[in-house]
Amino acid sequence: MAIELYDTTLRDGTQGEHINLSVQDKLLITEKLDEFGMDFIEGGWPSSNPKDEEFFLKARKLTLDRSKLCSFGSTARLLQNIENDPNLQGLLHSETPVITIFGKTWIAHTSKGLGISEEENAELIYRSVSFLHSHGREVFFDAEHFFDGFKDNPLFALRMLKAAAEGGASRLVLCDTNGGSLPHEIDAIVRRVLAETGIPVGIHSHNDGDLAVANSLAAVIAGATHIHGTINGIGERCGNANLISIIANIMLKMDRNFTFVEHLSQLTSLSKFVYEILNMPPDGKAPFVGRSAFAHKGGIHVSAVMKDSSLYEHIDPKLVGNRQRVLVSELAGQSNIRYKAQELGIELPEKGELLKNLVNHIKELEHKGYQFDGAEASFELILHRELGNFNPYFEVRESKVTIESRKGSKNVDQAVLKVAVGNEIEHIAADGDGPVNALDKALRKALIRFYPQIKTIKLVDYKVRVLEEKRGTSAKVRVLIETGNGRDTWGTVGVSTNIIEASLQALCDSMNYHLFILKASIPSGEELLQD
Ligand SMILES: CC(=O)SCCNC(=O)CCNC(=O)[C@H](O)C(C)(C)COP(=O)(O)OP(=O)(O)OC[C@H]1O[C@@H](n2cnc3c(N)ncnc32)[C@H](O)[C@@H]1OP(=O)(O)O
Ligand SMILES: CC(=O)C(=O)O
Repeated sequence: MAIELYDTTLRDGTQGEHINLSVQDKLLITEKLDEFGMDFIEGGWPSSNPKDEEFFLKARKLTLDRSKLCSFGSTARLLQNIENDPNLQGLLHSETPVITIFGKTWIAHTSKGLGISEEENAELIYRSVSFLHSHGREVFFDAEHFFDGFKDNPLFALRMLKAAAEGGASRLVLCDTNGGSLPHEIDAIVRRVLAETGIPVGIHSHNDGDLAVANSLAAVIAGATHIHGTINGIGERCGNANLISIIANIMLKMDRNFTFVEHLSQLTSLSKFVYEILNMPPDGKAPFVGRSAFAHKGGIHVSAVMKDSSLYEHIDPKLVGNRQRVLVSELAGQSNIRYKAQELGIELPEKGELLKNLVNHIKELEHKGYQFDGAEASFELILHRELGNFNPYFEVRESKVTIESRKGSKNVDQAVLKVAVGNEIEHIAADGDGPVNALDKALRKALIRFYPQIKTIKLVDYKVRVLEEKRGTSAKVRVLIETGNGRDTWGTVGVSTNIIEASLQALCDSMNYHLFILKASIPSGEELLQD
């Protein structure tokens, strides 16, 4: 039997700290989730805020091919006022085919939170569900705090579920609202509920014990056929169950199917899409879809995956739209270097001194603070230099940067460089907006006569990282520069205790790389005279 996917990114997901989605964001995510193949998309709580009301109004114009839109809310506030309850009315006005309402199934919440008796709570649930159902809507019942409630008083918890079922609920969704349950508890309780009710059971887990995904899978193993969660696990406190991991585990490891999702190659892009809309950096360590999920650093690992990827990878990354990566660091062996070289289309000898020297050279540089993840152009130059394919196109013989700041007048930052190209020496000064800009301008001014090709490139990104924080202002810094030519970008690195020196190294690598890729030739004396 296919398992139903119920996405609550737009409702419970937005209850997470720092998460905020506009109406337009919610509409975009809804379309993406439909395209991916969710069965149900919970859009929000219509009567709780104007944004969600507007969302449901605008969502009526969306054409969803697969997903059914759901609105969410609580049971009525007062037993005496079911028909006119503003929350239930708001749910009906949202005009969604499915309505999900949550009710109390832990006795402490009924007595302390709502201040009503067991009898009254059962009636509140029954009458709220049947009211919505009588208006032709499919109603799902979220049994809030079900697992804690069941552990405390199983008869009470089961009675509330039965009230929802009698009212016409077509799914009983068991919520681990406080997120503290363990998989074996979920397993036993789901089995008991299935034995006592004849209605499909769902699971809604929170991640407070870091077990939301495991608990969702335990529920499925016990017989649940409907799973709630959010993309990337965003949500209240520590988040909701991460649907990305749940979907991948169920399809690839448990050999179970969903209604619409046929293959998982869109999983990584779905995760990135939601991060992008949330304006949040993607979690590199996220299982299945993170940038590091299949990144190998240890030399032993790389040596093995080059023979057979499955030796250190639990699945083929392509299945989820991700890719294998190999990192170069002080933990690298010859295999890492060979892998990276292959990736860059560079042929290295199988074994031998050259490879050993390269590994040692890289390890020394890493020890000094260099890092080549994000600075692959610098790494490529090292390989080509070692192989004898590359000689720097120029050499900065001297550099001086001055920063002049006077109260009441504009700062003047100036760089003076002595640059050698072949036998020629250029002595150049340039002003800039800040010392790095002055340096960049001076370098270009010095080189442009010899290499007009550098006109087309520009700095895209500039990052500084302090390497030995404890040393305060005398610490080493690593500068990572990204340069682009409008079509491609490339990263270079520099390290020094002097931020200007580190920036100059990264800038020089960047220009050298551009010239190297263009196969520019170092001008001869005659060519220079013709100029
Ligand atoms: C487990 C979950 O994630 S449930 C979803 C939680 N999400 C949210 O709360 C986000 C949206 N919520 C809101 O915008 C607001 O809380 C509203 C509009 C729903 C209510 O706002 P207010 O009327 O100001 O009430 P407030 O938020 O202070 O308290 C919630 C009220 O709901 C009542 N309530 C809680 N659960 C239920 C329930 N299942 N059925 C009926 N009433 C309930 C509480 O007893 C409390 O009532 P009281 O004020 O009479 O004590
Ligand atoms: C309903 C819900 O979001 C919860 O119980 O966690």
